[in-house]
Amino acid sequence: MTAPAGDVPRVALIGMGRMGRTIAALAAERGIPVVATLDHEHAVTAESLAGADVAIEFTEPGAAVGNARACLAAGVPVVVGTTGWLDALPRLTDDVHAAGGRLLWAANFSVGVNAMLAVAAAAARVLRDAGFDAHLVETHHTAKKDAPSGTALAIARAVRAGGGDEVPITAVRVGHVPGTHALVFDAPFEQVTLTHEARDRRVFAEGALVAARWLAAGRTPGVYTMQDVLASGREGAEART
Ligand SMILES: NC(=O)C1=CN([C@@H]2O[C@H](COP(=O)(O)OP(=O)(O)OC[C@H]3O[C@@H](n4cnc5c(N)ncnc54)[C@H](OP(=O)(O)O)[C@@H]3O)[C@@H](O)[C@H]2O)C=CC1
Ligand SMILES: O=C(O)C1=N[C@H](C(=O)O)C[C@H](O)C1
Repeated sequence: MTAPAGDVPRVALIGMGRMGRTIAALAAERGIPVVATLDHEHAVTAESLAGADVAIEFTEPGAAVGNARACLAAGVPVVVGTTGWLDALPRLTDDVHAAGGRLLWAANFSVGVNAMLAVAAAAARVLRDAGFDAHLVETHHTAKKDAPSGTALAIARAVRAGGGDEVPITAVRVGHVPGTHALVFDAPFEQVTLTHEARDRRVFAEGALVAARWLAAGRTPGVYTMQDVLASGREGAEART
């Protein structure tokens, strides 16, 4: 993934679990300054955010919205990668507008999953009328707290947007799997499967850093998703050709 143009932002990390640590390591490799690493011990305040241009939040469903609000109050744009809190998005969107702040959220920061959302909607459009039955299987490591995954819910929404019915989701928790999503369309004599497999969680970390740089680069106040980041990359590429 290509990083957007603009200054390299100073980043604050909120949540130093698997994702926080992976982002910290990747940022060090890429020369991106991490000015704060906040865990349970540190409240999110203007002071603890330490002059960051943007915060990246990967914690847990019960903490994400409060942390995002604290970033808004501190005037720091925030990228939220935590899943499992989307019921609160309408209220958080109101808060973003009231604060004149910037928030970007995504259930999955990989380019492949974001492309799969469009493919899933198109496949549902074509296969629904041909009588195919859809099912989704998501597989993750045993330490994952939410089920179904945020990505599975996003794929199910994409299928519905393509005119498909509600998609049943099976969540499998086993070993150390970083994240695999298989969308199955089944008919009496054949089956179509769309699978995305993350081989390493660095793919999510890289996407989150690209999103953070994009959000820090002086966007209009509002709520954004990874689709906005990828669309502006495509527009940029088209403008250059
Ligand atoms: N959008 C995407 O592309 C991806 C999203 N995710 C999502 O990101 C989230 C985190 O995943 P992961 O890093 O694997 O989870 P981990 O459990 O490894 O890490 C979460 C960390 O957040 C800490 N934490 C919890 N509450 C707070 C708080 N209020 N303030 C500061 N820190 C806090 C936890 O501390 P403690 O352990 O002490 O409670 C823990 O260190 C999950 O919701 C997951 O689904 C994951 C990968 C990719
Ligand atoms: O918790 C994880 O690990 C992951 N969570 C995200 C989700 O819930 O969709 C993204 C990825 O699949 C890894």
